[in-house]
Formats: sequence, C-alpha cells, structure tokens
Amino acid sequence: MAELESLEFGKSDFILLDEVTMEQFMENLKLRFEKGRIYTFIGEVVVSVNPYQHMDIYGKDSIEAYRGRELYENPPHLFSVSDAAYKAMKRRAKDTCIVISGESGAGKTEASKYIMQYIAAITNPALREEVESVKHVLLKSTCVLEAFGNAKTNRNDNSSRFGKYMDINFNFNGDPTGGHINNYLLEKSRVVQQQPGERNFHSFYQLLRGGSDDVLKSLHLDNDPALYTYTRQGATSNNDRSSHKAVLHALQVIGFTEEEIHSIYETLAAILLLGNLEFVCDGESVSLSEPLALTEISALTQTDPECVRTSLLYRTVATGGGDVIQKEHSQQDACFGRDAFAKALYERLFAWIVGRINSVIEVKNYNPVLHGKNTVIGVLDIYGFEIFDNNSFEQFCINYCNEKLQHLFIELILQQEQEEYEREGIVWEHVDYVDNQIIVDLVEQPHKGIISVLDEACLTVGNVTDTVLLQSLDQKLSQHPHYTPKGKDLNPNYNLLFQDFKRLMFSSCNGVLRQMWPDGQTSITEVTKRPQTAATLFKNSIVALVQKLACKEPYYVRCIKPNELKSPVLFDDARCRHQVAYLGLLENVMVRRAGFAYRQPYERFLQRYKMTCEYTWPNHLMPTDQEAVRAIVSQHGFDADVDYGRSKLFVRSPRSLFSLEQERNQLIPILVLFLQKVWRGALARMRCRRMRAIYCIMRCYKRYKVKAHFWEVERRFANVRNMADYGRSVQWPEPPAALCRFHRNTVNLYKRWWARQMVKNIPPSDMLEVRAKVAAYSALSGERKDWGVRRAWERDYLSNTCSSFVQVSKELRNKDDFSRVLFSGFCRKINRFNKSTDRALLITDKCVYKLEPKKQFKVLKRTPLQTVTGLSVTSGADQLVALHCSSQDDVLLCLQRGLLSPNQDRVGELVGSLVDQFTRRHLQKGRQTHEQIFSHFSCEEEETFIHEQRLQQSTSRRHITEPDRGRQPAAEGSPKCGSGAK
Ligand SMILES: Nc1ncnc2c1ncn2[C@@H]1O[C@H](COP(=O)(O)OP(=O)(O)OP(=O)(O)O)[C@@H](O)[C@H]1O
Repeated sequence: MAELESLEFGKSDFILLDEVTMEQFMENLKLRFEKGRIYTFIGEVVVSVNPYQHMDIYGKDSIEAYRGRELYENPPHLFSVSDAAYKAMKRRAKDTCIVISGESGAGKTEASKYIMQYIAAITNPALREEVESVKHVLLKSTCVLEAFGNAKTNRNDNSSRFGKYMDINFNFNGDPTGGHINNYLLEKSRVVQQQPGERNFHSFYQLLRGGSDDVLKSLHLDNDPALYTYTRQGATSNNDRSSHKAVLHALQVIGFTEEEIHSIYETLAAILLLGNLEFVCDGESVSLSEPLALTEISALTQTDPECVRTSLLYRTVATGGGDVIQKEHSQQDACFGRDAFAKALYERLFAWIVGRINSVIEVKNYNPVLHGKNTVIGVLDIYGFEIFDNNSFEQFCINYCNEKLQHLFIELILQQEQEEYEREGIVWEHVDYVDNQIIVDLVEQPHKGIISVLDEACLTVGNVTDTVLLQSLDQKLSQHPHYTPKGKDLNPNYNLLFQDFKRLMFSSCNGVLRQMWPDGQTSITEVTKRPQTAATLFKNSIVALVQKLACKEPYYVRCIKPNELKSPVLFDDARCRHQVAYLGLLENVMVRRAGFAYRQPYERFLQRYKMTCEYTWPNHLMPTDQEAVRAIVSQHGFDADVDYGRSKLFVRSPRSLFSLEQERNQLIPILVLFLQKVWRGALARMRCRRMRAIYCIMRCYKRYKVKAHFWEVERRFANVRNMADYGRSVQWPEPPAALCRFHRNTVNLYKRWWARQMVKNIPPSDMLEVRAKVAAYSALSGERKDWGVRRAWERDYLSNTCSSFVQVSKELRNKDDFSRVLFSGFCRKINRFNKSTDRALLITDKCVYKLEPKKQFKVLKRTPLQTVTGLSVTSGADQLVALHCSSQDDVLLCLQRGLLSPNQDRVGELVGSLVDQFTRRHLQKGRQTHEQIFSHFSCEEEETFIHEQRLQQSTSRRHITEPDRGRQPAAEGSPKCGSGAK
C-alpha cells in the first residue's frame, strides 16, 4: 500500500488540489495521464482517461489488492469504485449503480467490462455451479452484444451503437443470482447506411469472413462483404474471422441452440440480400430487377416468395369503407420500404438476442424468505455525446440521453448535496453550477418540447415537409435561449415500417422469426391506433432508466478521451478541457471540497461505531444520539473535521472515517467472540432448563407408573392365601413397556424388594415350605437365580439305588452291629499316579467301608470310626475327601456326583453326617458341646460346613487338615481340624 502510494504522481484526488481552477485540474490530469496514472478520484467519483494502450493493472494481484478495501486505501481505480458499490450493496443491502459516462471512444465499454470482471472475481470464490453459470453468461453476453451492437466508427473502432444498462442481482450472501440487460436505441440506420470511413455492425462482417463455406452456401452468401450494398463500405477486414469463432462459442455457452444460431445467421443473410435488391420502374409499374434474390430471401426467412414480392412492391391499405386494397409503391417508396424492413429485421434480431440472454440469466426460483433481500448493482454503459458534421435523428436521441444523465448527476451530486446542507443547517458556501434542466425541458417538455413538435409533424408525414416541421419548431421555440434551428432531416423518427412486412414475418415457418414479430398477427383492419414514434419511445425508455438509477446509490466513472488519434501519448488539452467542462467535473470538485465526504444519520453512525467508545458501548446513557456521536468524535480527536447537522453527522475528510473503520475492524473479532460466548451461554442455559424439565416430567411419570404397577401387584396378591400359590398361580404382572425401557433396574429392585416382603414371614419350618418360598420369591421377583440349594440330604445314596448294596449292607449290619448308615455313595479312588478307579463308600456309626462296586460291593477296606482323627476336604469341584486315621492309613476318595443330579455336591452332606455323629456321641457322653467341637475349626471352616455352596463356588482350594497329624493323637471322638496350603 505504502509502496503504491509512493508511486503516485500529482494528486490522486482532485479534492486535494491546492486551488480548484481549470488550470490546476488540467495540469494534474495531464501529469497523471503522462505518467500512466489514468484514474483519479473526485471523492467517490473516478475520472478515467483512455490510455489507448494495454495497462497491467487489471490482473489478479490488483483484484486482490482492492478486494474489500476502503476507497482511500489504494490508488484510484475502477476496482475501488466497484468494490465500494459492492460493499454498500452487501453491508447496507442497498441497491447501487455505477454510471459510466463520457463521449464515444472515451473508454466506457472497456470500463464496464473491467467492472464486471472485478465483481465476478470477488463474488463467491467457492465455485457454486449456479453462481458460476450466471457470472459466465454475464461475461460472455458482452462478447455477443458487442458483435451485434458495436461497429467501427470514425471515433472508435469498437463503438457501442446502443445503450446498455445491466442489472446484476445478488442474494443476501452477496453472490450473483442473475441479471437483466436493458438495451436502448440501437442505431439501426447504420444497417443501411454508414458515414464515410465507418462500417456496418460487426456481426455482418464476422459472418461473411468467419462463416465456413458450407454455412455461407446454405445462406446463399459469398464471403466478400464488398459484394453487398450494406457492407460494401468498410469491407477491409481486421479480426472478423477470429471474432466470429469467439461469438459463436459465446452463443453456445450462453445456451443458444443450433437452430437459434442458424436463424440468427439466416436473418443476417436475408438483410444482406435485401440490401442488394433493386427496383426498376418501366414508367407505369415498379418491379424487382433480380427475382433470384427474392427467392433466396424467402427461403432464408421461410416465407412464401410471392408474399415477399408483394410486401416489397405493394402496401395494403384499409379504405374508409372497411375494404382492404393493395396500393402499389413508387420506386422511391419501394426502396424506402426495403431499407425500413432491413433495419427493422436487424433491430428485432438484436432485441430478440438480448431477450434470449435475459431468459438465461434472469433470477430463477428466488424466494425472498429463504434467500433474503434481493439486491442489485446496475452498470450503465451508454453512448456519450456525439456531434458530427452531419447529425441525424440518432445523434439527437443520444445527446438528449446524455443531457438526462448529466442532469441526474447534477441532481444527485451537486443539487441534492447543497440542498441537504441547507436542510441540515450546515454553514455552506454555495457553489454555482450549470444546471442543464432547461435543455432537458427543451427536448422533452409536453406540447412545447422538440419531441412533441416532432411527433405532431409525424402524424401528417407525407403532407408536411421537413421545412414545415422546422417552421413549426421555430414558431414554438424561437424564444428559447438554447434553440438554434439547423437540421432538416428527421425522417427516422417516424417508425414507418409497413404493416405488410410485420405480417410477412409472422407468417414465417421459422419459429424464431415469428417470436421476433409478435405484432404481425394484427390484421390490417384492426390497425387503428397509430404507433408511438421512435422519439417518444426513446424518451419513455430514458425517463424510466433515469428513475431506475435515481432510486439507487450512484457511483460514477467519468471517462475522458485524450485525443482523436487514439494515441497513447497525446494529451489534447483543448479536447480534454472541453470534456471536463461539459461533464461538470470542476463543479464536482468544488462541491466535494467545500462539502463533506461523508454523512450519516446519528443513529446509524452510532450503530456502526459505538463499539469504538467506552461511553457508547454497548448503549449510551446520554440524552440524545447526537451527544453520543460527539463523544465518539472527541474520543478519536477529529472534532475539527466534522459538522453536526440536525439529524446527520457530516465528516469532511474520508481519512477520519477511515481511522474509525480501522478501529472498528480491529474490534469486530473481539465482539464476535464476546457475542458468541454470550449466545452460547444463553443456549446452554436454555438447553439445561429444558433438560431439567424433561427429567422432572420423566421422574414424575415413572414414579406414577411404578406406583400404578405395584397397586396392580397388591391387588393380585391380596387374595393369595395359599403359600404354594406364590410359586404357581400368582404371576407378576408385566411392567409397562415404557417403564421397562427407561427403568428396568428400578423395576427389578422393586420386584425383589416386594418379593422379599411377600415371602419374609413364612416360617422355614419345613423344607417343602422353604422350596415354595423360594419358588414364590423367584416368581415374584423374576430373579432366576438358583435359590434351591437347600435340597434334602439323602445320605444313604446307594441303598436307594442299588439292590446288591442293600444285601451287602444287611450283612455288614449283622456282622459289625452298626445301628445306622451315616453316608453311602459312589466315589473314585485316586492313586499317586493320578489313576482313578470306581469305588463305593459306606460310613456307618461304627465303621468306614471302602467297597468294590464291580464285585458285588465286596469290602476292600474297613476302618473303625473310632480311629478317624481328622477330615480334610478341598474347596474345588473335585470333591476330594481325606479321612485321616490314627493308623495313618487315610482314606482318600473323590465323591462322585450323582448321574441324575450332576450339580449335587455331597461333600457337605458327608461332613454334616460325620459332625452329626460325633456331636450326638459327645452329647450323649456329655463331654463336649457343639461349640467345643467347632472351636477347633476356624470361622471360615465353620462356614465351609454350613454353606456347602460356597465350596462349589470358591475357586481356590482350601484344606482342612489336622495340623499335627501323626504326632499328637487326638482325643477319642474329637476330630481336630485345621487348614493349610497343600
Ligand atoms: N482501460 C483501457 N485500457 C486500454 N485501452 C482502453 C481502455 N479503455 C479504452 N481503451 C481503448 O479505447 C477503445 C475505445 O474504448 P471503448 O469502446 O470502451 O469506448 P466507449 O466510450 O465505449 O465508446 P463508444 O461510446 O463509442 O462505445 C477501446 O477499444 C480500447 O482500444
């Protein structure tokens, strides 16, 4: 930025001139032009001088340098004004427009192209397809419009012969969503006649030079423009061939179909062939000299050849009596009709092309609710003042248009500004400026203006000559200070295209042509209302355009043409001075300099900059907004640079504003963070409140559901009398699904608690009842855990299953005289090599027997019970039992689980039986109590005896053994047990 500024020459803003005089202005303009500084500011207005050479200031780097920057951050450029217009549109959602004015060749069209390119480049780099397509079509449309609407003139090789106003629509995001092109007054007279040294529209030459042989053949054309009357002049070629390709490509990109493109070529060819038609008069009637051309025209326009001939030679007229007759043309009328037809064909073709482009780029599916306010940037590139030696009706219209635009400029920039100062009570030195209202009135005033007089004259054309028209003008306007009668050829005002041609074109089999001539469907008898004249049509369109511009925030580019020779080094002082004068640039500088660069209502100023001052952020406590604004201004120390109006603040220098903007930009990220923080907090609090409410509702609902559930349970259990019912008939009512989903655990807890309440009071006097109780609990609680661990001990398992054992048992009872069997069951003997064999064990109140089950329970070992001194068991699932004997011949066996009840653990049973036996014996002898016996066992071991299930569940092996086995003989009948790791 500093680097760029140091490269500046002269004053980059005319406001900074030491003295506002024409001399200083011109000196600065010339210096800057010579140093290649073609742009200079007047406030927000950009003055541009055509460099007539390539300038390396429009590339990507430049675009980036200007993107999003303030006007005065960078040297003056078209991009600064484009960015300002874009920013105003985006920030304040205001419609803006960029008005580019200047005379022909001053560089308006080039400027408009750079502006469009800039806007396209800075919008939406995220390449969304629809946005890209809009931009693409908008850029490509320029190429097409130039081909059909531009021509080489003596002042400009690529002169726009029509006015163009392009609206670009944007969504709230600032992305282009579409556009619309308005075209104004195409110089159609150029189709049939051009000034010496000029050419027809580019499109004709491009087709003839660039069209392939096949295409030209199908169009009945030759490739030499000199062969056609309308293009004979300026037939020398430049780059028509390459332009033809570019235009064809642009048409295809925009979306013209092959048929449409061919129809365009057919129309151009028909116009060229029409121009070659000659009429001969044999004294009585007029005829065509070249009937072949007629056939070709009818083929190209897809109309009946005879109809084409009659349209060219006759005119259909409705008589007063309602009859329709054919009136033959004079030779002159026929030539006039032919040219009028050719001009109209081209004009309608051009209008159709513009309409077709509009149909592609128009905003589609725009929903203001979804997409926000649709804003617009308008770019106006319209012909500048034209003064030739021989001026025609078109020059009249063009100059009138420029007067209107100049008036708008005066109104917006000069007049309104001064009026505003007065309204706001700002002390102000009035600046005189030339108000062209009087000239605008001279042209457009109703009844008295030139256009009105012209229209009246056209009503009676044929009977009234141009001389009579001029007399009428003289008569009405001779007193006007700006009226000097000069011209005499105003015929083009009369839009005299014979109706026959319109009907002819509407009868065409070519759909595109028919679309161009919708008014051809009116029958001759219906034509009652006279069409509006060209001048009135033009006036109306320009008035509408000015209204459109006036309601937008305007930005101006004032183009100056430095010389007539298109030279990059010549600065024609007189020419430039003339342009500066009629563009009112000096007055513009005076108003700007005397005035204020920036103004804004206090409220809006405050809204934008309140964060830059501690007294105004977030809200001020002062009595008025004006005082709050004063606080901001004095805090930043530019009191001398501002003035306070009634409702607005006026800032003289943009730099003050710039410093404010800079500070604001620095603060914005901090504020954004702060607001995000506050907002996130608010959101979290909201969410938290909502969640709390949800949980509260859920809690209440669940509580209600659970209660309702237990009420139902109570109701069902109320009638239960029989204990067995708990296990059999009474079913727990299914809890509600919602409850299960949300609170299964709660339900289960409640169930278990309830089940315990229900079974608690049942006395465990009987095993059956215990079982029923357990079953009831299971049914009630839904807990499927195995509670039935307290099965009944059978003790004598072998007697219950094996008859041969019963026999052996009887024999042994007789022999050893035992009174009862303490325990019997299958077991396995394990030797030291870990080999096992089936055995049976019988313990009576006298002896322990080891039997061989495979040999009819033959007694293998008999150990008197008295000799048993201790007992060891393992806690594992192997049910290993060791009966320690005083003879040191221990019985070591693994008790087998029953085949029918594999989960039965019999160690507890064996131990219980032995304990029972010894207890009884001691009780009988009265020597030892139950506690005394168990005092030999640790608590853990006691539990081992009582809760045999623990033995099953425990994974670690526990050993109960006699600690001093073999060394300290135990007292009779009192086994000593201990524990220790094996
Ligand atoms: N910024 C520029 N850089 C380089 N050359 C330029 C620039 N502006 C204009 N020119 C040259 O000047 C010529 C005329 O410019 P342009 O066609 O934009 O004028 P105009 O004001 O639109 O004229 P008209 O009113 O006749 O259409 C261009 O063809 C180009 O050669």
